[in-house]
Amino acid sequence: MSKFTSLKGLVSLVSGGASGLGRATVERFTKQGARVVLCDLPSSDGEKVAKQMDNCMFLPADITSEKEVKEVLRATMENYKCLDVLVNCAGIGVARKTYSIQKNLPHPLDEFERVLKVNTLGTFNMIRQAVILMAQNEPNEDKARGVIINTSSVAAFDGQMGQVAYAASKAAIAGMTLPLARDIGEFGIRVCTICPGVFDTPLLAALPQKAIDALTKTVVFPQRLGKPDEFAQMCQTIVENPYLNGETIRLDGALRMV
Ligand SMILES: C[C@H](O)CC(=O)SCCNC(=O)CCNC(=O)[C@H](O)C(C)(C)COP(=O)(O)OP(=O)(O)OC[C@H]1O[C@@H](n2cnc3c(N)ncnc32)[C@H](O)[C@@H]1OP(=O)(O)O
Ligand SMILES: NC(=O)c1ccc[n+]([C@@H]2O[C@H](COP(=O)([O-])OP(=O)(O)OC[C@H]3O[C@@H](n4cnc5c(N)ncnc54)[C@H](O)[C@@H]3O)[C@@H](O)[C@H]2O)c1
Repeated sequence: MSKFTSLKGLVSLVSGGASGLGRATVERFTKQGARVVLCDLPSSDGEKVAKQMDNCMFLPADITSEKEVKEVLRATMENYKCLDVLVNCAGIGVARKTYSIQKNLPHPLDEFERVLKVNTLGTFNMIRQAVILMAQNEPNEDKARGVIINTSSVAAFDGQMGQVAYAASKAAIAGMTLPLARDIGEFGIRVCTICPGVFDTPLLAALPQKAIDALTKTVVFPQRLGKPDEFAQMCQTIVENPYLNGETIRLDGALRMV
């Protein structure tokens, strides 16, 4: 069976794999026979989650750290001798308006910076180092060597009030998709980005219940929160379809946030 036509045997690195969409991706990929490196913060449940799955190892790192990501990739090579798939799920949210007149408070700059650093810079840090490993892979008959999947958000296009930092960080990830594909296509590496709508995870659960209910009501169909495995299923589809490249894919039940 040609490599990348199924997840079986593929060495996959999932950032943010200890929770939510990343965890669901680790679960689906390991069940499909992939060998998975779960990367998440040392303070996360990464160790516990990895232990619950077959062919899964936890390698702690802050994705914004060049040094820690380099160590994760070194350990991946030491344990698995290659890297085939990278799924960037790690990310944080923030709810803050540009200016709160009640508190006479402009959006704190360090908060804006932190969101961009984790979501955008962290995603790029994983990619720029993972490409070095993928480029060493033996190509399959289609000359394919690797697949990179990033996680943006519908907020990249329909950002709500209070989402200026988050939307900027996610729009940047969507904006990176095509130039990344152009840059690394010569090595046989494809790049796609998923823009999830509202999914049932701890990150979304941080919103006021009223907000979650209002958002869920605006999902056209199916009118419910997305299931994290539905995100993971999209990741599997991207890996297994060799002609999908440079694309940003909304996965949102036709939600258009107001
Ligand atoms: C996470 C994925 O990437 C997908 C998504 O992006 S899902 C969309 C997530 N949306 C957000 O995070 C919105 C962030 N913004 C906010 O939470 C608020 O605007 C803010 C906290 C920054 C400022 O809110 P503020 O102006 O102080 O008003 P606040 O008192 O919080 O809320 C006003 C009302 O709007 C509601 N509300 C807050 N956020 C809401 C939202 N996202 N959608 C709908 N209603 C919302 C509140 O429940 C409140 O209702 P109430 O007056 O009846 O109690
Ligand atoms: N849940 C949704 O509705 C939704 C919608 C659109 C986009 N997203 C995006 O999907 C991704 C996953 O979100 P989720 O809902 O599963 O959230 P989550 O909070 O359940 O999981 C995020 C994971 O990322 C990890 N993480 C955060 N900062 C990190 C860092 N610096 N280094 C390493 N790991 C780090 C966290 O420890 C956590 O395990 C995020 O990028 C989020 O922005 C989520």
